[in-house]
Amino acid sequence: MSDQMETAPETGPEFDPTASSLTGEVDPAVMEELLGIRSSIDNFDATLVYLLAERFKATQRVGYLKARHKLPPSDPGREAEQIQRLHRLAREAHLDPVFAEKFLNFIIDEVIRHHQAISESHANGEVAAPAAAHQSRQS
Ligand SMILES: C=C(O[C@@H]1C=C(C(=O)O)C=C[C@H]1O)C(=O)O
Repeated sequence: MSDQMETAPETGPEFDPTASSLTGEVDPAVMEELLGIRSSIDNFDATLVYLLAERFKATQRVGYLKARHKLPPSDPGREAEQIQRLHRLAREAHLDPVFAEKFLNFIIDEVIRHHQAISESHANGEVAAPAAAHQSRQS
């Protein structure tokens, strides 16, 4: 993932929100109720994708900043604090804190991989840090 590349949205087969292996197997009224709930799930999934994309844009900027200043890709002290906060938030939201921790760690591991790659490319003189968003808009 790179915030240097602005790619056009993928054009693929149209999403069919009614696709199901249950079609024809279930009472039509039950199917209708199921599809109604699934339409909310589809909205949540779309939101998650956009949220994750924005989070990765921010972490990529951190990666370039760290590479420029020769800082390590990971920051265990920060992560410990994030996990502790996430546990509290998850409990408040009635979300399983163990799941919340696994999910955050999964994302952070990917971020750290990106930071390592940015750091290596930077050390080899391969990449210039992208300009900050407000700078690139002015050019
Ligand atoms: C984004 C950073 O780099 C790493 C990734 C983190 C994250 O995805 O939240 C947190 C700490 C670091 O291990 C950071 O240092 O802020």
